[in-house]
Amino acid sequence: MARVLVEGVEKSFGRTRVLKGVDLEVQDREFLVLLGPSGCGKTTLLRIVAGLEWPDRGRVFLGEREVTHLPPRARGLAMVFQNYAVFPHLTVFENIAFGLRMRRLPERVVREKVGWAAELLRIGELLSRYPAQLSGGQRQRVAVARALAVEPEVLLMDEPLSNLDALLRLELRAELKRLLKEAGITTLYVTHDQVEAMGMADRIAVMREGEIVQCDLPLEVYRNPRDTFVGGFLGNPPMNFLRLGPGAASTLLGRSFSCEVLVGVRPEDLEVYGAEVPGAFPGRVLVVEPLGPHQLVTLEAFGQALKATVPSSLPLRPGEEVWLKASPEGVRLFDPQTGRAWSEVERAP
Ligand SMILES: Nc1ncnc2c1ncn2[C@@H]1O[C@H](COP(=O)(O)OP(=O)(O)OP(=O)(O)O)[C@@H](O)[C@H]1O
Repeated sequence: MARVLVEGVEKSFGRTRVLKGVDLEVQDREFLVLLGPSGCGKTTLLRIVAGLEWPDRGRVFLGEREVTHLPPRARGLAMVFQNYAVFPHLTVFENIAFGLRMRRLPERVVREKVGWAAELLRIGELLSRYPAQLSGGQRQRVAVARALAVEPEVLLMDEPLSNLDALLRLELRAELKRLLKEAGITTLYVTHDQVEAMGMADRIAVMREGEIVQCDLPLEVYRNPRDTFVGGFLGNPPMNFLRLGPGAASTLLGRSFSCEVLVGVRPEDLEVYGAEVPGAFPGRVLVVEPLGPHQLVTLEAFGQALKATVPSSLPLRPGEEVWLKASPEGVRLFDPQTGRAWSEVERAP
């Protein structure tokens, strides 16, 4: 069984506490994405799992085996990093064969495994080329094929698509998802790209300042963010947050409140009307950005700016008055002081 278990891992560099007690489990064959803003400690955590760095406190397990202080080679995992280091003086074949040759496998086995990995990544025709004769995306595939050829039980990937252009990222994203599932590899994948995370992950662990804030199914993290940080980090554009007094909150949510609340509503959960409808509140259009099937509209309501995605069929112009409704199942409430979500049990006062 190839699960990865991280228990109470802490790490400081000098006086900077980079990891503040991280617990994380990547289940057997799971694709877990570690998502968070730049500098939150994602790479450090990955390097600790890889054995390139040791934690100050805490333990790391691969399967049932504790590996906290084992060198990288003894861990039996493979890694793909951002700068897809392929060896320029080796052909694609030899690049993919690298790890296999290190293990002194017979030539027949090397050929077989290189063929399998190249097939999986659809680079079978490129085996005799050198990296300089490849596109960025092809080179990246070589790096992934090299990692897969050794048939690791666990694969660690650190922003492997970040050097590629948008179209290629999109294509490789789907391919990686497919082939890692096909090969049944347990994957810990680091990114700060929330679209990549949503699209690829079985589960997402959202990290902030050295801590994991929420680890859940992608849609659960999206629909039910544990706090305003997660709601504001996931989604493009992110969740709107409206700070409302008891009166406005009662109008918007249709029940009475006795104190200020922080209302989170995603742009697609705001309904925008060109004419007054019962139960809607007034707003004013500030900016309209046509995006094809829908338009992204920046509005002002309750004295605050918010964004809504509106079907292109509704003509809207800046300055226009509109009426807004928030679908009740799309509304989340947060504590205005702490930013933490109010659960259904401890309903807002
Ligand atoms: N070897 C090191 N020595 C000192 N500080 C370090 C070292 N490695 C990382 N850091 C610091 O630790 C913090 C976390 O870095 P890390 O690379 O883990 O973040 P990250 O979330 O992967 O960021 P990014 O998305 O930008 O790669 C940063 O403030 C970084 O400057």
